[in-house]
Formats: sequence, C-alpha cells, structure tokens
Amino acid sequence: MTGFPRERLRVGFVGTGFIAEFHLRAMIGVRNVDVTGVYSRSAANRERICRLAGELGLGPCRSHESLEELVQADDVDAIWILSPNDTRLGVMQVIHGEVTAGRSKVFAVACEKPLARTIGEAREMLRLAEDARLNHGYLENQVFCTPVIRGKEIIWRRAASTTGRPYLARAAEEHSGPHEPWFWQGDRQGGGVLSDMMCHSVEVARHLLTAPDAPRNSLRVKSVNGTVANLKWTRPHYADQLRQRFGNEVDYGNRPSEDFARGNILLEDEEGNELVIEATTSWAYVGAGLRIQLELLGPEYAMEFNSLNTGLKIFMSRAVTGAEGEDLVEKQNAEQGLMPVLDDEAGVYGYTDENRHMVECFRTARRPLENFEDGVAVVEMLMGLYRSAEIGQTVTFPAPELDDYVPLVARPRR
Ligand SMILES: NC(=O)C1=CN([C@@H]2O[C@H](COP(=O)(O)OP(=O)(O)OC[C@H]3O[C@@H](n4cnc5c(N)ncnc54)[C@H](OP(=O)(O)O)[C@@H]3O)[C@@H](O)[C@H]2O)C=CC1
Ligand SMILES: O=C1CO[C@H](CO)[C@@H](O)[C@@H]1O
Repeated sequence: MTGFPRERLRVGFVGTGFIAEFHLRAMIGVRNVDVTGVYSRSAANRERICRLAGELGLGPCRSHESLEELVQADDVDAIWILSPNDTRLGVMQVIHGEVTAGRSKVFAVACEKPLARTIGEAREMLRLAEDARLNHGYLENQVFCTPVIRGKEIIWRRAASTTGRPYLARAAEEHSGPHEPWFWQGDRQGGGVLSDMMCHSVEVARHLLTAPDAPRNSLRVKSVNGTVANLKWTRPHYADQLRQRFGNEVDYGNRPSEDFARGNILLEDEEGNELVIEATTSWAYVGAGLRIQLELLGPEYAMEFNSLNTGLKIFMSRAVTGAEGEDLVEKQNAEQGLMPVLDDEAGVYGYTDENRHMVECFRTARRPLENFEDGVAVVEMLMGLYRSAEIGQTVTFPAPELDDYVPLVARPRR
C-alpha cells in the first residue's frame, strides 16, 4: 500500500448516541488522531458531538447532513460505525458504494458490536469491506479492557508457559436493562440480551483462551449449547414500566425478547485439547450498576475480575439527595449507600486501548487484532446458541443450517 504510515488518522463518526460519546471521550487517551466529521439524522445531535470534540481538543469536527457527504469529505480517512444494529448494513453499503465509485478517500472502517444481526448480514459486511479494499476493525471493547490485557499477559507468560494452557473461560455481563427502545425490539436489535451482550462474553473468553500471537482461528468451535429465559421484564408490572418509559413500540407483554441467556461453548485447540467457554448475560441484574465478571482457569492457576469490586468506593448517607445519574458507574441503580466507582471507565471497559489499537493499525496499514472476520465468527456462535435454545439441543459445528437462521424473537412481526 502506498501513502502509509499516515502521520494522523482523521475519523468520521456515524452515530451520535451513548457509545459515540464514550468513544469520543476515550480518544483523549489516543495519539495521532482527530475526529473530523460526524453524521446522524438529527442536526442537534451532530452539533453536540462536534462541540464536545472541540472542547476535548479532538476537532475541529464538521457536522454532515448526509452519510454520503461524510464519506466524501476530504478530511475523513476512516469511519467508525456507531449507529443501531438495524442500520449497519445500509451504512456499510453506502461506504462501499462511495469508495468503489472513487468518490471517497476513506481507507478503513471500524464497526461496533455485534457486527450484524445474522450470519448473512455479517458475511455481507465483511464482503463489502474487502471488496472496497478497506482495512477493517471490529469494536469489541472487552478484549481491550485493561484487566484483560494485564491478566492475559501474566497468565500466559508465567503460569501457562510452565504448567499448561488455560482450559476454561467464564464471562458474564449483567445490568438492569438497555437505555434506548430499539435494544428491546427483537427485529431491530437482532434478538435480546444474547445478541446484545453475549457477543462481548464469547469473544473476550475466546481471546483469553487463545495463545498470545496465535490467530483466533487456532481454536475451533466444536459445539454450542444455549438457554434463554424471561426472568423479569415480561412480568406485567415491569412490562408496563417499559411501555411507560419507551412508549408502545416496546411491548414486552406480547412481544418480548429474552432478558437472560446462558451459553456453553466447547472448543478444541490445535493439539486437540478440549476447552470450554461459559457465558452468562442478563438485563435482570439490579446491583450498583453494570457488572462484568471474568475468569480464566488452568491446571495450576486462576484469574478473576469483577468490574464492581472497585478500589474506589464512595459512601453517601440518606441525607445526600440529588438527581439520578450514571456518573459513578454505567447503568447505575442508586445514588446512596456504599457505591463502587470506576475511576477510569473508558480504560477499564477497554475503549481507550481499543481506539488506540484501531487508530495505530489503520494509520500504519496493519490488520487489527479484532476485525470483521472475528465479528462474523462471533455472530456464528450467537446464532448457534439461539438455535440450540430454540430446539432444546446442542448444535454441532460446522452448522450450515445457521447460514440463513434468524432468532425466533428477531423474526419479522406479522
Ligand atoms: N461496546 C459497548 O459496550 C457498547 C456498544 N454499543 C453498540 O453501539 C451501537 C449504538 O448504540 P448506542 O450508542 O448505545 O445507541 P443510541 O440509541 O444511544 O444511539 C444511536 C445513535 O445512532 C444514530 N442513528 C440512528 N439511526 C441512524 C442512521 N440511520 N444513520 C446514522 N445514525 C443513526 C442516532 O442519532 P440520530 O437520531 O440523530 O440519527 C443515535 O445517535 C449499537 O450497535 C450498540 O450495540 C452500545 C453501547 C455500549
Ligand atoms: O455492554 C453493553 C452495555 O449495555 C448496552 C445496552 O444493553 C450494550 O449494548 C453494551 O454492549
């Protein structure tokens, strides 16, 4: 490739919501990057992101009235796709169309999790990126969590090298429910909590089990077994609460997606050793806030992490009153009592190192550690888990019947 390395990477955001703001704030910890453009449908949202980019010293950032205009901009090298799951493919088709027609200088694209709602969509995302000769990154932040980077490095260097590889990874992510209505609509989002959050758990677990510097496909999925359930939000009181908060479009009484999921994945390494991933995700967990729990176990060692066991805790008595917020921890459920506080949320959740990695890979024309191929592999595992839950049986891989599979809760409404 010519023209690489670039001195700086100029990024354009598609999407101006919750995750766009997280990425923007995380970019403060990234070198050689500017956020120069943004597109989403509302001008007010775009202005907010441009203003924040300016305040953070990451701009100047220009607001674009159409996706085409953003992709054609002379000062945009790479696009970060940060819009809802049902917009992914449309956004990627526009990027592909503009680049292949020679109207855009964009040479890289990064996309939030999950890469797509089905295997068909995910493979098309990969095909479009490769056909347009774009470098591509899959934004799975948990792989870049600071405790994951440090824990994996120590386990493999000290313990696995002397006593044998890790064989069991447990990953759980739980909170009290998503912040926007589209997450709760199975057809728009692609499913319920299994597609929304188990995408993180299976990939961070697969990453922890993969030897450093070995390709992710050095581990082969042999079979998957999943369970889904509705624990909380289908109860009439809570279904009403959802309707009051989000309007009639979220009808959990009649059209729920799952709020709990469990997945067991059996894998094999290149020497034929069996490995296991145990994943649990839920939107029915009411603790202080979002909780990520990770474990990596091997013959003579164990690693564990719990995102709510923070070093920093703040106690507030019942005399301390004030508005509800998310200023202590993501998806916070209380403002009083002994509360855990993540002093660097963007770092611990992985956004800072994830963005640093993507920017450096794109700037220097290297393939990111997490790319669209990994995004496809994640969707394959998720679809296997959904089908296993639907038929009540373990699904053996390879599973060609999953190619056009759509989870029960994501099938179009009649
Ligand atoms: N890694 C992680 O932990 C997290 C990842 N995510 C992922 O990020 C993505 C976005 O989620 P989140 O930010 O929480 O969602 P939000 O609903 O908060 O924001 C979505 C944004 O997309 C914009 N948007 C909607 N439709 C379009 C469109 N057709 N074209 C361009 N922009 C559009 C909206 O702005 P407007 O109305 O102005 O168009 C809004 O700014 C999802 O894929 C989600 O899975 C989300 C949270 C955490
Ligand atoms: O990890 C996460 C936290 O919650 C969000 C809403 O459910 C998810 O989309 C996200 O992936």
